[in-house]
Amino acid sequence: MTNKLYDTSLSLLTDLYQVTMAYGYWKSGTSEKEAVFNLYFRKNPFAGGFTVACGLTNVIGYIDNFGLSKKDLRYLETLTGSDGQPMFEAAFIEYLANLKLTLDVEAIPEGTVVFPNEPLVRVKGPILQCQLLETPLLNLINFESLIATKAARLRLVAGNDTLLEFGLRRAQGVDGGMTASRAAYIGGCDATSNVLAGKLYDIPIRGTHAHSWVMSFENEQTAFNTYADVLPNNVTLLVDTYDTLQGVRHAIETGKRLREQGHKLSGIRLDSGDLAYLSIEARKLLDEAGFDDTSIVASNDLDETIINSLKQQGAKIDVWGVGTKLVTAYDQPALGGVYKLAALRNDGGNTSGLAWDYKMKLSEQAVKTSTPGIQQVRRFRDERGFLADMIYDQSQTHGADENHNYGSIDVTMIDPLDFTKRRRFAADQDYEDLLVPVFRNGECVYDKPNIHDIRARVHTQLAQLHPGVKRFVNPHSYPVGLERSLHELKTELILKLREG
Ligand SMILES: Nc1ncnc2c1ncn2[C@@H]1O[C@H](COP(=O)(O)OP(=O)(O)OP(=O)(O)O)[C@@H](O)[C@H]1O
Ligand SMILES: O=P(O)(O)OC[C@H]1O[C@H](OP(=O)(O)OP(=O)(O)O)[C@H](O)[C@@H]1O
Ligand SMILES: O=C(O)c1cccnc1
Repeated sequence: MTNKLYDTSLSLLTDLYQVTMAYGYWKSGTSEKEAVFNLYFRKNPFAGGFTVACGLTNVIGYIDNFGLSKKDLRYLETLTGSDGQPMFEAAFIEYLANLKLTLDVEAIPEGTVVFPNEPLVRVKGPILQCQLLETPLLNLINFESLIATKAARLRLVAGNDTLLEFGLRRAQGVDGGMTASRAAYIGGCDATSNVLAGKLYDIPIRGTHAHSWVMSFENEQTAFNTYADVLPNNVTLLVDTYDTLQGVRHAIETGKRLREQGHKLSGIRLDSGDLAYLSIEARKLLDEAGFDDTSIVASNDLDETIINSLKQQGAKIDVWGVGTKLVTAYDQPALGGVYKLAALRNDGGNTSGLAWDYKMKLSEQAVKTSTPGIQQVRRFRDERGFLADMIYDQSQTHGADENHNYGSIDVTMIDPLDFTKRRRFAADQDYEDLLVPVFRNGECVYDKPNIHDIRARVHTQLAQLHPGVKRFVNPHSYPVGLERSLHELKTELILKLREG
């Protein structure tokens, strides 16, 4: 991994069945067969209308650092089957010891808004290698995309207010906390309270103080004055330990002392009670005392719904501190991303004459039926923003040129869940193909953007989305369809598989 948080190889961070399948491919002589897998999710989280792609930087770190250590190999040697015999032959362990990833990987850049069924990552190469990556890739992309999406939703309601991530203490473990801080910043938070995330990821860090500070002094006024004396350039005082409005008055007294010393009272923090009423009253007290540049920070189990409500109530809050409900994605604890085989290289076993043998998983539920093909996503747009996304198969041109420009042919995309819903785009409609090359033959070819540019991308991407797609209640479904010939390929394959 890039952050060196764990001083250990993460190459065994996978499910056992990936290793047993890898063994199976190796043993049956198919390990080098060229495969294509797509990573995608089926439903936007939080009943929302969009998702923010996140986690690619850590995927790159994982792949770049892939390699089983001696200890990993020794551990695999100790595994036994139900008969007590070693699970894997020594020659397979030797094969793993020398395994270098030679994959081609394409991905949608972090910070891009994405939608159900779109491949966020596409992995091509020896099937054994593709298989080993299934679990870590899902682990890395699912959680970060979930948290970045949650943060983006918070940003949508917070508008231009400052948004702080305070979640480390309630996060799901060390990595849950670290990863959430990164993704929350990308999604739209301005800073985190997590100091290690600040150091490792170059995220701004911010903080106030806890109730214990106030409780450890004889009285609140002394606590505030002492804090201001030791940190005069970073004074945000938590005012609700005993009586919130009395606390504001004490903070004002400390603010006056700070002014005399040439400093300022940056803020006060409210952490309980009716945040609308208390912030309005606190604002009045601060303004009357001439502290109209002192900001009001609020925290206490906030989420996008409460922030929205507080804003509607006219709350005078400038800074929102959000912890538990952000970093644990409280109302939806997982994004259901999946990784599915979509094609195998036709090496003569298939008489179709096509380069690839297309693969898909059938399901009684149409949404769970996977899509075959070497998929790319084409996002059509105009000067007002994004119009629709079309998933197409890059392995066949269907009348288009080698860059999949459709020349004079209009492009038709078909809703995969309702074939009668079609959209046509003129051949000269402006577009962007979303998946970009990340690895070629195991070498990273991607110029990784820094975290601040990724965060800025979320902002500009969301600005391109119609407000209806961004609303929280029954959002409008952003159109995502299959290019006509991919739809035909899929239908043909479904019919063949059902007959079979
Ligand atoms: N005006 C408001 N409108 C909507 N929700 C609010 C408002 N004020 C506070 N909340 C939210 O209500 C929830 C609970 O607040 P409540 O006042 O019941 O407990 P509390 O203030 O945490 O109590 P305690 O004093 O024990 O800390 C929190 O999630 C808080 O963000
Ligand atoms: O509420 P969250 O969104 O998770 O934000 C983090 C919370 O952590 C701190 O509380 P603390 O751990 O002192 O406990 P408390 O909830 O009793 O205030 C802080 O005062 C916030 O309330
Ligand atoms: O700095 C703060 O105010 C803070 C940090 C972590 C959790 N709650 C609040």
